[in-house]
Amino acid sequence: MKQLMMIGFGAMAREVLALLPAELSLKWLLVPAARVAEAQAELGPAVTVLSRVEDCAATPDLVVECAGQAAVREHGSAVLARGWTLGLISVGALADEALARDLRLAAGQGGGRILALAGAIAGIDGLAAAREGGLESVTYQGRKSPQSWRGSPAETLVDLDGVTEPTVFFSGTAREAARLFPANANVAATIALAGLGMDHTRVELVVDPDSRRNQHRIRASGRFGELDIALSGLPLAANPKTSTLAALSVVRACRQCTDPLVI
Ligand SMILES: NC(=O)C1=CN([C@@H]2O[C@H](COP(=O)(O)OP(=O)(O)OC[C@H]3O[C@@H](n4cnc5c(N)ncnc54)[C@H](OP(=O)(O)O)[C@@H]3O)[C@@H](O)[C@H]2O)C=CC1
Ligand SMILES: O=C([O-])CC(=O)C(=O)O
Repeated sequence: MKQLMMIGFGAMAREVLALLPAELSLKWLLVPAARVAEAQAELGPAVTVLSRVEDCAATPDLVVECAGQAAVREHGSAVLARGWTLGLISVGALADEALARDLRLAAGQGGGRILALAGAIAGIDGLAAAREGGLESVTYQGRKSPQSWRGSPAETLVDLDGVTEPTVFFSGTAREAARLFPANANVAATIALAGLGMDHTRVELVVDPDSRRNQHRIRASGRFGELDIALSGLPLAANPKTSTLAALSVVRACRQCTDPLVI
């Protein structure tokens, strides 16, 4: 039986835990110090709940982060420096150049690897392959309901309560989007990493009062031809900012860790 360490115990982590492949068991959970006791009481003795990577003496087969960009900043280097594999869902953390450099350095020195998970979108495989032949342009549009944008800077850019039609409230680079909207635009950074980079990937963010879906559209062109991918995702009931598919992409990484056929 392989052993998993999970960082975070919010909406996504709980969905992942419910769908974990039988060959992988959750052995360690990393949460903020103030949450250790309640998470330990909920999960029982089979899982060791910690607040610091340093307190884990064994070696997980896989670490998955489902906790947010701040958690990547807090724990990422320690995981990678130990030579462990880190599946990242808060990929927008890599829009911070200094952090991205530190994580690469820790991985290089310790032998760890960073898996940037596809998250809420589809098409990362095709985009990353297309890049090898040369890309001309990559654009991403993220469209969500007013409810999904609450608690983000969208509140100051558009009237979320009064909007009556789909409205673009942000237009900029993937780097700006991922940093300004850390709970909503990680996919912009993922698309950038697979394609033209953080500063050459154009991003539009839209509030759509008539939709309850999290909609994602990638358009790209290059020597391979053209790609146009639209995804209409159902949000998790426990967090309307987060698409169900993002949690499922973490489950996929867990499956890839245990199955000899990797797809
Ligand atoms: N790539 C993608 O497609 C997507 C990526 N995401 C990323 O996934 C993250 C998690 O999403 P979701 O579960 O819905 O969010 P939630 O807010 O429901 O859960 C986040 C959890 O992480 C915990 N946490 C925060 N900081 C730390 C830390 N330093 N160490 C350990 N745990 C920590 C929080 O604890 P507490 O409540 O105590 O603060 C909370 O329980 C998002 O913040 C976003 O960055 C989300 C959607 C899509
Ligand atoms: O779940 C989604 O739809 C996308 C998301 O929040 C993110 O990229 O951070």
